[in-house]
Amino acid sequence: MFSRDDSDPDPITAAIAPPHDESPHERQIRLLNEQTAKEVSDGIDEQISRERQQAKREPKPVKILLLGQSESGKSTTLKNFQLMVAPQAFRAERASWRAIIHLNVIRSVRIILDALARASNPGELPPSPRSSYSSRDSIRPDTDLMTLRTRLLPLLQIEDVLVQRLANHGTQSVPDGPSPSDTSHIPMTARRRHGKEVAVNSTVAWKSAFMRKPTGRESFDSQDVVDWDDPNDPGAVLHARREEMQRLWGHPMVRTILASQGIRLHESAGFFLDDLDTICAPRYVPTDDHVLRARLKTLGVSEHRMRLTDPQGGITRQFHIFDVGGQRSMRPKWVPYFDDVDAIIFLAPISAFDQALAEDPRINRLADSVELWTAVISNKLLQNTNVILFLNKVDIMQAKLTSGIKLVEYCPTYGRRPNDFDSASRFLKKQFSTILKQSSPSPRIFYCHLTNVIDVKSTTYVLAGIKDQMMRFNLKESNLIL
Ligand SMILES: Nc1nc2c(ncn2[C@@H]2O[C@H](COP(=O)(O)OP(=O)(O)OP(=O)(O)O)[C@@H](O)[C@H]2O)c(=O)[nH]1
Ligand SMILES: [Mg+2]
Repeated sequence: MFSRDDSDPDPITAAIAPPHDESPHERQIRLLNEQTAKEVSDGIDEQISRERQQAKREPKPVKILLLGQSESGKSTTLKNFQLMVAPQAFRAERASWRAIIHLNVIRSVRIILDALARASNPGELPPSPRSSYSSRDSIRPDTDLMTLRTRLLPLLQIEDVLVQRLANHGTQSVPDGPSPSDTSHIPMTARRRHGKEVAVNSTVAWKSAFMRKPTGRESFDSQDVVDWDDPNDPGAVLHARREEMQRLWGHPMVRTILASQGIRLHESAGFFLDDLDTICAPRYVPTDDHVLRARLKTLGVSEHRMRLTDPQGGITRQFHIFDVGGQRSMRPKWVPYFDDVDAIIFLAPISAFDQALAEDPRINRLADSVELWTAVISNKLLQNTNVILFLNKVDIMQAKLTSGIKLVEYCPTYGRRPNDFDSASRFLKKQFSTILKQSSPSPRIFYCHLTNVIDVKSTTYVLAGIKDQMMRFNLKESNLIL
């Protein structure tokens, strides 16, 4: 056993003690160094203490939930927030969105090729649920069109390559149609015929699948975001097939066949066939507008954190924005996020008044939005939460009404009102507002915007207004947003 005399210094004290033979000059230098070190250390302590105090003073993050049915525009609204807050980070992700746009283009081509196959062999597949199409009305594609079809079929292989690449990074192919069951046992061509839409699992960093590896020469030049040396990049194939795709889309018989099967590609999510010149050009990089129009379905719930500053730059607050998957099977996943939420942006795509849900063709999409709105508004967990309604896709709504599609045919209570946008939007606004008055557990203010969230300018204006008000007020106490 060791024993230690108490008069001996302990090993640490001994280690830091000045040397016995220290000269007066060395002592002066040592004391000066100790003094400097102490000042640095005190400075750090003060900084930590200041930051702790500031963290205590800073209000808790503002929590916003984006809700609405599938394809209502939730992820697009999130993209607008990201573009508003951090445009450079948003633009750095264009390479990933370029791949999604390629997928969107090929998906549109596939829809046309499938429609041609149905038209050439009317008995083969059941009619589209959204049309009154029957084999008796079918228009048979001519030889020229069927040759074009054959020449474009290999394009569909790119879809599989892209989907596979995304699948390795957390995306899934989910069927568009009513049967959500596993389709992996169905042969590939049949799976294509059944239709599938690529969906992103929100918890996974799928964007890294297409991000360029850092080169050390980072810049914000639009060309720098894409890995042009990637041998699997589908840009070259799309470029080579551009004219054939244009001929297909421009073919009058294609329009007639699509119309006869109730398919309105123009209005569908991720429609880019009018932009083939740009998208299939060599070294194409998407614009902000293209990124907003790109369609990638969301699975699950994803949280996005951003720091927002008021217009004067005085106040900064942390915002946590939650984007959810909107299809029916996803909705039970929303509930855990209802706790302690400051505001909900609820998106109802009013242009969908004449459409059925992809996941259940028996249900009208506008009726589904109304039902969902009623459920959100009457939910007790959300009774203190401010709800802001976006009656979205007004651009498509306007085009539909102008083209002669009658709201009253899908919504008999619309009655004899004029079939124009002003009248229709006023009517729908009133419907949603009445539900709010009748179903809300406690009185609420009705905040409603007519939106087209692929239009950056008008959407930024609306979102900036929401942001500014939320920064200024403690929403829970003041109950003020706009
Ligand atoms: N024309 C037009 N297109 C829109 C509008 N809002 C969204 N879109 C497009 O509609 C598609 C669907 O939008 P998303 O934001 O992906 O829909 P979502 O609500 O996130 O859908 P899920 O993820 O399936 O729940 C995308 O291609 C968007 O670009 C709009 O106001 N007008
Ligand atoms: Mg989404």
